[in-house]
Amino acid sequence: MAESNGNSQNGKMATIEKLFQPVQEKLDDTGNKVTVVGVGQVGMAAVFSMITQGVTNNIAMVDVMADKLKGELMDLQHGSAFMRNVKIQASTDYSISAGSKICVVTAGVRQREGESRLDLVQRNTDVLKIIIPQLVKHSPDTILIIASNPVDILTYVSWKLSGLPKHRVIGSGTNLDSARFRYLLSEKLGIATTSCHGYIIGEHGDSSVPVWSGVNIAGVRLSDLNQKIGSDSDPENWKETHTMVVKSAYEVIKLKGYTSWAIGLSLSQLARAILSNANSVHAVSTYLKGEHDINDEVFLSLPCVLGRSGVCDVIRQPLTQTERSQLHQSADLMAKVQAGIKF
Ligand SMILES: NC(=O)C1=CN([C@@H]2O[C@H](COP(=O)(O)OP(=O)(O)OC[C@H]3O[C@@H](n4cnc5c(N)ncnc54)[C@H](O)[C@@H]3O)[C@@H](O)[C@H]2O)C=CC1
Ligand SMILES: CC(=O)C(=O)O
Repeated sequence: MAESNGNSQNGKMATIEKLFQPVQEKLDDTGNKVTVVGVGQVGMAAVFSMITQGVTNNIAMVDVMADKLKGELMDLQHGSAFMRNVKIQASTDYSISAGSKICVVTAGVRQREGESRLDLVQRNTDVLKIIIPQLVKHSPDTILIIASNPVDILTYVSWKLSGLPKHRVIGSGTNLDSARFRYLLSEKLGIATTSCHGYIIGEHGDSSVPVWSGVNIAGVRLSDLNQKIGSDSDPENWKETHTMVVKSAYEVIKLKGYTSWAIGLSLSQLARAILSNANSVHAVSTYLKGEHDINDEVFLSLPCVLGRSGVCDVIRQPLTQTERSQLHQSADLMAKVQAGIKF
């Protein structure tokens, strides 16, 4: 399949030979190659965010649908003049992903209206059984970022299938839920989303945990101003904000059939953190055994420091008893679902 590369020469045409005086071979490696598997709604939103935000200028796209791949490739190529010298490749063959610093997995089925993320587990496990070994074969040093749902379980599955160390297998997790939470806080408080600080941890999904004890504006903790914040007895009903986060995906899916832009931007932020060795903190799905006294081998989101080697640290967030027990409930649920999958 065709590729777009501002630097490529395609043959020994006389004009080209007259134009260039060769000095040395051009290098192919940009040092920031990202492969995205799955060029559906999520995959393309991620690709578009990454190349337009300058996160990478070297993208490979893989899918099973050759025509869709070619169409997306051509459409992006036609935008080359508006981008920053981006190399884009697409193929159904995984050799195209060779040398990727990051592989983002967005392939598989999505929820239909009325389905939960957990309903997808076996179907998408079967998809990952095909994809993960191929990615690791061609990029043994890669970092995997999993987005396919149910993302926490599939991150665990990918860790098992890949044989990679746990710090190099990351789920997009509650980076998205935390962004939704911060947006809803910003609407309620009338200030910018970027000035509202707070984390959703645990499952990316129905059992996610809002860390009300840490929500703050400029270091002022809302729990110091309203000790019942987030609880059933809170007269201001802040709990509703978290309920809206949990319902967000269901609502958007009902309205437009899928979610894409916010997860695409979230994946782009995570890729930037890794490629730029930012040591920035993001709520991502990571290996949790031992954290907050969780005994099961599960992947769930906690705030993590992300850098060039993947997850460098997990932040030891002080949790209230309620937050802790909700996190444990998420972990129990993950362990139970994991025990039922075949891979
Ligand atoms: N983690 C998160 O926050 C979010 C996760 N998702 C999940 O992302 C996944 C993708 O969603 P959409 O892009 O909306 O779906 P989509 O149906 O638009 O795209 C899925 C793509 O995967 C491809 N695919 C299927 N099997 C494959 C295989 N074996 N190898 C390579 N490609 C394969 C399909 O051909 C298709 O292009 C779903 O599981 C969805 O639930 C969606 C939104 C947010
Ligand atoms: C579909 C999904 O997981 C989300 O938008 O949160």
